[in-house]
Amino acid sequence: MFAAHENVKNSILEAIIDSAYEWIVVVDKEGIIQYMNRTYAEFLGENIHSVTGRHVCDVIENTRMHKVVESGVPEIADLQYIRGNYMIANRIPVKVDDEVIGAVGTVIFRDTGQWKKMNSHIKSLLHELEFYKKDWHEKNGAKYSLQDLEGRSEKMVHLKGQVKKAASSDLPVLISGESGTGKELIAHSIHQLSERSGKPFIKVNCGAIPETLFESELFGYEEGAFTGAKKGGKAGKFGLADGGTIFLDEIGDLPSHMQIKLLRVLQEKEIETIGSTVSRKVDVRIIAATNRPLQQMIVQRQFREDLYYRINVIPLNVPPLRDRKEDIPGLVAKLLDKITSRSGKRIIGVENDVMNWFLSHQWPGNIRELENVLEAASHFSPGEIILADFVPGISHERVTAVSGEKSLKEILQETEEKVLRDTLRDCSFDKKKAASLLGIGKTVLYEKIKKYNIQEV
Ligand SMILES: Nc1ncnc2c1ncn2[C@@H]1O[C@H](COP(=O)(O)OP(=O)(O)OP(=O)(O)O)[C@@H](O)[C@H]1O
Repeated sequence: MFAAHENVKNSILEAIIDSAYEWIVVVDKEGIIQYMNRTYAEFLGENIHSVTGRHVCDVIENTRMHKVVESGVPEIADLQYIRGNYMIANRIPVKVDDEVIGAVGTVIFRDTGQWKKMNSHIKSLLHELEFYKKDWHEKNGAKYSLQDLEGRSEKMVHLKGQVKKAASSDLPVLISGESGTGKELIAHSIHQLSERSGKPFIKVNCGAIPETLFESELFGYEEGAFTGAKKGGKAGKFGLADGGTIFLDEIGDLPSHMQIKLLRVLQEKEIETIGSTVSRKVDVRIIAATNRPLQQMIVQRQFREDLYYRINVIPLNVPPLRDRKEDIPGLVAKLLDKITSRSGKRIIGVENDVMNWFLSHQWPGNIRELENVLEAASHFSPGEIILADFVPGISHERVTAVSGEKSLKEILQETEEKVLRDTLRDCSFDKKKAASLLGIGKTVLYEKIKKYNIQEV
């Protein structure tokens, strides 16, 4: 019957495929579409006759058909985003004598209603996943990266190079530098650039945890380990950081009995939670920071020498801001960007007087001090440019400079003489007028003219 006729056979096949439950596309080994069924073309908003002969990438968004032809590896049940919807795609290479000559792609869908239900379900699951990913990163991830580290001075360029090198290894890093120089920012950057970036970055402020809580904070405790212990126990920072990085800030403040415990973790690479008798292996990279002179502390027996050598495998020194003043203009721009994006107030720069003061100031609090000064000044400055009058440090330093050099009596006399000279000059030496403007009697004015030896010019 009609099975004998090739044309009829093809037409039947085509009719079946065209109305198939699935959307179908066939490409050759160059990724050129050889066939697409009607329902797929309609969904894509394409004319069935115009899709054949075009590259698959020009017709289907996010397609991987051309990749499958290249790799020869089938991709089954892959989630693909097309025209605002998530589809489930299968891509199967077609081989003849082991040579890939093309690929068949199918996209699964049911009736529109069912599809929409499934699609919105997937969308909400993906949103939920995004939310948890973001939340996890905010709590456990590194907040800063190397791009946040402003500084084009030779010292900073060198330091950034060292940071990159440190990131590519898994060795302990000790970051030294004065307070506010950017040690924490550097620790974040190392983690971000390292193989561990997808894993937690856990910060421990060694100076802020009360001594009695230190062990439970660092190593955690088991349920019922002590009175007041939380139900289910508590994970310690080391446990939380497993697979990632632990940042031990202000390590110089670590109490000596904790220094021994920390040394043990570094040596054995295992922790023992309070109340537990068994140790647990942890894989944690150590980055420590200090603004205290650890070597001096070793001499004074305040810091263990063995611990120092364990953590100081890659030493990084962050120079104070006063030693790299050429970084100040760039830092001002970067910090103003940060401040204005937080506050929403538009500030585009600082006036020359302010920049000159910034360049002459010694910045004992380093970049943190600069950031605080800019934050306060941008809050009080009425315009888009920060003026000297609104930079608290400037006026304070001016007064200190004046009062440091002269006595109050001298300052008052100088001011009085200046006011007298200016007023007399403005009144063209009309003494009666000047006395009345100054609110003093003529006799007093004469006395003062004599005292200061003011001559008519
Ligand atoms: N090079 C830099 N570029 C941009 N911002 C910086 C830079 N260095 C530091 N900062 C900013 O200055 C502030 C202080 O930096 P950070 O907390 O990293 O300093 P720190 O050395 O760890 O200080 P502390 O010793 O007091 O803990 C932060 O807001 C940080 O973002």
